[in-house]
Amino acid sequence: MPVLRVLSTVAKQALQAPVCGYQPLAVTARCISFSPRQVPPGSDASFHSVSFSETDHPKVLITGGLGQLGVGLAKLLRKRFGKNNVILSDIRKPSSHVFHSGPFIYSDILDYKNLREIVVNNRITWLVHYSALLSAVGEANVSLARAVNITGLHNILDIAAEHGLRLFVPSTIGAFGPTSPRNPTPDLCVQRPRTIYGVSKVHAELMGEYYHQRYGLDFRCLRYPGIISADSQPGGGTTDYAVQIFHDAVKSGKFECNLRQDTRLPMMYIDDCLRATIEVMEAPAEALTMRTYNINAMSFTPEELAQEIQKQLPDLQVTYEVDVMRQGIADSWPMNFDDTNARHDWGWKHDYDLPELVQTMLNFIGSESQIAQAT
Ligand SMILES: NC(=O)c1ccc[n+]([C@@H]2O[C@H](COP(=O)([O-])OP(=O)(O)OC[C@H]3O[C@@H](n4cnc5c(N)ncnc54)[C@H](O)[C@@H]3O)[C@@H](O)[C@H]2O)c1
Ligand SMILES: C[C@@H](O)[C@H](N)C(=O)O
Repeated sequence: MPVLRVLSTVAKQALQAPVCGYQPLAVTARCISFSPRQVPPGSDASFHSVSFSETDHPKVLITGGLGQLGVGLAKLLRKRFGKNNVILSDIRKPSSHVFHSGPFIYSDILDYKNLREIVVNNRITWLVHYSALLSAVGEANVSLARAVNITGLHNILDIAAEHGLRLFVPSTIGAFGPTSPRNPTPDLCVQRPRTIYGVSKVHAELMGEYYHQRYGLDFRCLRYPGIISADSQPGGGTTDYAVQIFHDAVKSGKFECNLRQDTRLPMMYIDDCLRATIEVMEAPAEALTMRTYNINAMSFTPEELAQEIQKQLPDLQVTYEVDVMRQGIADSWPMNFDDTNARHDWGWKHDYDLPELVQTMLNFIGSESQIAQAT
């Protein structure tokens, strides 16, 4: 076969074959662009050539920003770096309040070309990757969780490496499993989670660390405990009960818990979680002896949480109707989280223990419900 025909056949096959991504169109663009897979050994340092300059304000993109955590993080980052320097993105439609409080953009993390366009057009320097399916919804839709949490992460890693971004990806207590030490769970130990969520998060930790040592990607990762917030709803996790109990306690004085009363899990108030995220993103690289850290604040059982709430709302009645799937997940997760390394390396310190958490949640939800009743 003439050389030209051979080349054109090979090129056609290469363009048709879904060898390195989720969607053929994205794959085509990605394979012929500058990609970590095409960087020859020894040329890693070039990734730093376009990296974030410490003297500039970062230009931040948050993926999956309309979930429990993204809007709060955007608010803090906008205070720090300016409203227009922080872009929220998601595949859902924002509320009018979110839409008018700063830049919002549609972004599906499975669409590589769209992601790249956003990063390039907005000169993004920091990427906070919040898109994910959480533990309970992930088990209910494994193939979607695999696509979003694993294929989506590959797009994010490649974009971040290609454009010299500082990348934050949260991991979770769910990245551990029944064979991990559970009380306490250190940073480095056996990780054999039994959920697609946990498997995808271990994958994210390892891939991020690999891209860091292989390509110089500035990857930073915190393993969050269950996060408790008053003004945003959790997105389908095992720790959701610890948010719902406050709303039901204020609204009806009754709560049906889907975990057993003695299920101990690490938890954190959202303000601590978001502050930790900004602190680790701002930490000097030399301070980070690892790229994935446990962070912790408190650990409690549903019974202990209910007792603390009953100090303020003594009539609260809690019943237990155990959800077998969620209970199985919770029983395989850490009971206490050891975050010694985060405290030592970059000065992590939580502000909220259980009593402050309960007081803050009840104040917030109580005042919201008074406003709702008055209007
Ligand atoms: N909330 C917690 O308790 C907790 C604890 C540990 C770790 N984390 C991690 O923090 C991150 C944020 O958590 P959260 O509670 O805000 O999650 P969430 O479930 O509330 O929100 C996730 C968001 O991702 C979006 N999303 C789904 N598919 C997408 C796609 N294809 N493209 C773009 N966006 C998509 C959803 O629309 C949703 O708004 C997640 O990675 C989660 O694993 C959360
Ligand atoms: C713990 C965390 O990752 C999430 N809240 C979940 O329960 O799935």
